[in-house]
Amino acid sequence: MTLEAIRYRRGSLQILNQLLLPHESVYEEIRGVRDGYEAIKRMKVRGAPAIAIVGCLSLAVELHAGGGADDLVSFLRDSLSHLTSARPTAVNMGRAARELMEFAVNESMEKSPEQLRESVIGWIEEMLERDVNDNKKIGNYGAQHILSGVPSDSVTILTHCNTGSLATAGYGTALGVVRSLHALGRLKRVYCTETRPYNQGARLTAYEAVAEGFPATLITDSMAALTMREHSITAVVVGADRVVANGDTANKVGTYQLAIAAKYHGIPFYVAAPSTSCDLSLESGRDIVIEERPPEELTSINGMPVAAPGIEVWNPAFDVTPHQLITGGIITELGVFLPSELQAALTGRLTAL
Ligand SMILES: CSC[C@@H](O)[C@@H](O)C(=O)COP(=O)(O)O
Repeated sequence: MTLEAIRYRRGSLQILNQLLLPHESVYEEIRGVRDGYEAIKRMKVRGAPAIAIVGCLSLAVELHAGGGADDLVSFLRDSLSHLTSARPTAVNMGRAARELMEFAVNESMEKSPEQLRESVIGWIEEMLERDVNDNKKIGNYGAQHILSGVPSDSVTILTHCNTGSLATAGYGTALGVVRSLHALGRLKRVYCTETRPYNQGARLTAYEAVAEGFPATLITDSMAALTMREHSITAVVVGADRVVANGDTANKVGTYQLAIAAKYHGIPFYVAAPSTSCDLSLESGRDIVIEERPPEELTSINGMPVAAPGIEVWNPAFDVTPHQLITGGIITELGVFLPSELQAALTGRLTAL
């Protein structure tokens, strides 16, 4: 069984409000681009692939209801640019927007507005299926790669943030690798960090792990180095919001320190991400825009104040792990690559951003 974060049928989109998890499972109706933007901005839905999928599906729903009747192409352009602005670090929404616009502009040359509307909706609907298939390939490649490097029957993984069914159309990326290892009967245990300040690990990964029956242990972020020393971690596997040409990777804040600790302990560090999370237009991680989020995410938990009133706060949502620390490889639906191999492996397969 996998959790269903996105429920879609033509004309109707519901998302599981992840702000309420793990205590309440409430599906909310997304009626169009405005709702889609709000859900992404407020992190009711989050995770790089899910952001793009829900953003585009919110557009599909509005198109189905007749949106953009005056000028469909302008409506698409404005809607996609609005959706892309909701969260800047993950590249997936921006990439989907660009590819969809290219498709729409080409189609508009030969098709009537009604035919164009249908084909754009169809293009968006394919994203759902593609994402699940790509994640299964990532899971499989990642599991095989990790297992090939060890003599033992079963492996222990440490992961960060939430990269599972809730962060994608289904299956997951880094947690998809864990899922594949579990399916093979080769997962001894997965350690998941709580992932302050937003607690995606404690709220979401732990929830998925319990629901799926993975042998799993929750730790605080500050226990990661100790866990590596004490619990024979085979590999660290994390997701990505943007992997650039040299392999530098933006992911949930805290990833960088995990990579440093993994290097110190001689533990392979993997990034698992679909090629749609790669951005070859940027040469190094220094060029990635890092989203900063409201101070309240640090000073309170679920609305409950936990910090001294008046303290100043810095709350970057992501950090960049330098490619030198990604020692295991970058696991994509096309295979596992060292950071130095990524650009050549993806050139010609990705549309330019
Ligand atoms: C498959 S999800 C990959 C990344 O998006 C994930 O690791 C992450 O950083 C999510 O951050 P979030 O702020 O919860 O959207």
